[in-house]
Amino acid sequence: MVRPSPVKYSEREEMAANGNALVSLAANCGTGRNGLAKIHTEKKAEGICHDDSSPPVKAQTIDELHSLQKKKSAPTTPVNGIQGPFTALSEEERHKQQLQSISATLASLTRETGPNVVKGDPAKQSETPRISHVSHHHVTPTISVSDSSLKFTHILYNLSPAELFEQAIKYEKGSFITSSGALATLSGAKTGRSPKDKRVVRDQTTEDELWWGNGSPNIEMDEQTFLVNRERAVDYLNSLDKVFINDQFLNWDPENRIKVRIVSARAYHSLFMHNMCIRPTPEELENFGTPDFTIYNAGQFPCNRYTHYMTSSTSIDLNLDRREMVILGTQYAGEMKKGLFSVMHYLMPKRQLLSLHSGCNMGKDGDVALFFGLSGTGKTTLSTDHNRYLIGDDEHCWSDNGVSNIEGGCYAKCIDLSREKEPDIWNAIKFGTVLENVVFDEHTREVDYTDKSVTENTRAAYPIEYIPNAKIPCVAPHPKNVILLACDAFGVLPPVSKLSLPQTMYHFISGYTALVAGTEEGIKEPQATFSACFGAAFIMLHPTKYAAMLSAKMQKHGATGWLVNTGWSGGRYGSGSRIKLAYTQKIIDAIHSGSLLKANYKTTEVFGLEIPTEVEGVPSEILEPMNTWSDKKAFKETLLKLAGLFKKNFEVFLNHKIGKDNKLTEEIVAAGPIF
Ligand SMILES: Nc1ncnc2c1ncn2[C@@H]1O[C@H](COP(=O)(O)OP(=O)(O)O)[C@@H](O)[C@H]1O
Ligand SMILES: C=C(OP(=O)(O)O)C(=O)O
Ligand SMILES: [Ca+2]
Ligand SMILES: [Mn+2]
Repeated sequence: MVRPSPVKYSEREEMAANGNALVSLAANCGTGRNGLAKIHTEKKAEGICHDDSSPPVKAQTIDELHSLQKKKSAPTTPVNGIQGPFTALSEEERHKQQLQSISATLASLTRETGPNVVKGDPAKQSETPRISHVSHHHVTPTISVSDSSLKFTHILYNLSPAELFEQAIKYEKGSFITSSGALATLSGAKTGRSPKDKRVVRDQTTEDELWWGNGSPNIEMDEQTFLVNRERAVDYLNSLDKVFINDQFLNWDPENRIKVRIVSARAYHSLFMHNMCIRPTPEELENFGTPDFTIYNAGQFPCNRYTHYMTSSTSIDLNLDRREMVILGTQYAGEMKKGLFSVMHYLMPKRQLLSLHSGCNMGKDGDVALFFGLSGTGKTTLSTDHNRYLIGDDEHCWSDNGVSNIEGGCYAKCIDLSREKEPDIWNAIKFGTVLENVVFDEHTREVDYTDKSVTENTRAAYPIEYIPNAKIPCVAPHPKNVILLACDAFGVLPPVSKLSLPQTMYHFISGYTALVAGTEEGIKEPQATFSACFGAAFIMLHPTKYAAMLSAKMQKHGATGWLVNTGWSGGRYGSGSRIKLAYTQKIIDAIHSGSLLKANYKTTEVFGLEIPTEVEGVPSEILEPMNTWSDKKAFKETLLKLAGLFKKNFEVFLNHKIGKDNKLTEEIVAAGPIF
């Protein structure tokens, strides 16, 4: 009698798992007592039964099978063997150092210890070594004095977009995949920045260096209060099951690159910053070391209103000396992006680099344009131009070597977005992109971009390479054109004017626009705003410092200034309408090509702006706003009203010198409206 060879327990399991283990009738193998042929499994040469319809699964258990689904990713390029401070270390040692650095980042300042940190998702078994809390001093505390030091904090370190998508969908209410594959999310009660809750530590250094007082965005706080809020944020973050850590870069100029670490509680925030900052290669991440700046985003948790200086439950706190930022009481992700921009507005001018709230693109022949403007005036829309290379949509530096983007992504407004008018932005809204506060069909998950139910300030954050003609690395030569965008709700500024250098400086310092609803809390309809350097909310030094640098650079590199009104035409907000995007794009095309420089010009009354009589593709009658107003008297009154607002706004700058040149200062003051 031929017996089936003994099958080991695990092999039986494997066969059961396969569900189709082959059994054969052994016709010639003797019979059982009832005469039926005995069933036995086929014999393999090695004596192991097998299923020859498919090779066996290389797992011993179901858990093991599932573990096979995922493999460890290998570095894309070999880690260099000789150079670098970390190369002598084993992988394990490097891991330990990384965890120590993160533990130090999350250290409580009062208990003087960092938390016990462990890498990986708490929902899974921890894959990597744990590290006990790191003491700030070189003595390790002998007894744990608080419950927090008994607990491990799980660190989700530089997760990929796919992992962050899963984290968001699994654990964050209000996260969904849209029909185009983007992650739709809600930013909570705040759907715009909170400039009144942004504070900067005033200490001996910043006292002298920063711009304080009337008009300044830097609302002061003291070091002690900062530490109270920092402790609150750190304690909150450490109390969670897991926190996200992003280690990334700012600035594509390699000589002036800044290392940033973002600690956050939401996958949404981690993915947003993954998209917006420059993404390190695996090797750059290996050698990341100590960050230059750290954000503690505890946005779900409020600040304590009994804390000195606090006027609401939201607080965004910047400490330049500690190189740290704390966010409490707002989940609007733009606070992180623009908070870091403020830091760059401090660090870069210290190195003689001009930081700019501008978009930037470059033509096929290397002609570079900057687009300055406040929120919603068209930086992102107009710099994303299918016929030109995109350098960046919002934040740049201008150094002696040219222009570099600070960021690694774009943050586009989505309200009324259409595939026809803005195809590149439309197509960028796909897997990997974060879509904030949009409304979609509950079944099809098609986004309705016209829906303002959550907010008017709906946004998409995507990596810059999602725009097909982005130039990587995001650096460009010196600009040829400096375009100042103003969305004029009064409808009296011309669609385009050519500016002299003093006029460029006058309008740059004034920073006029009609703030479009939504980006700042509480703004429900457009209203006239003056924001120095087209970004007063983010500048740290006095506006004249940036203006002097811009004027010197424009002069040195022969750049031409332009004022483009992307706002109202044919009447003010309410009676006229916003100038067609297609017309603005034709105007911008004519600036880039150089044809507008050669046009015929006439000078307007009051503002003394040089306006072209013709622009290809644009109806000539709209080039002079008065033509488009049926009520000429109302036009004149509105023009004078706006001129008065400009004049009043500029008064605070009259006693300030711009650069070392007295003559320039006088010329700039004289370049404003005359009436
Ligand atoms: N003539 C125009 N020029 C520029 N943008 C326009 C125009 N008309 C409408 N828009 C819309 O205005 C918004 C400009 O926003 P965006 O480019 O994101 O501004 P910024 O980047 O300066 O904050 C977009 O939603 C765009 O579609
Ligand atoms: C995100 C912002 O920038 P912008 O509207 O200029 O793109 C903002 O101002 O909050
Ligand atoms: Ca902006
Ligand atoms: Mn923008």
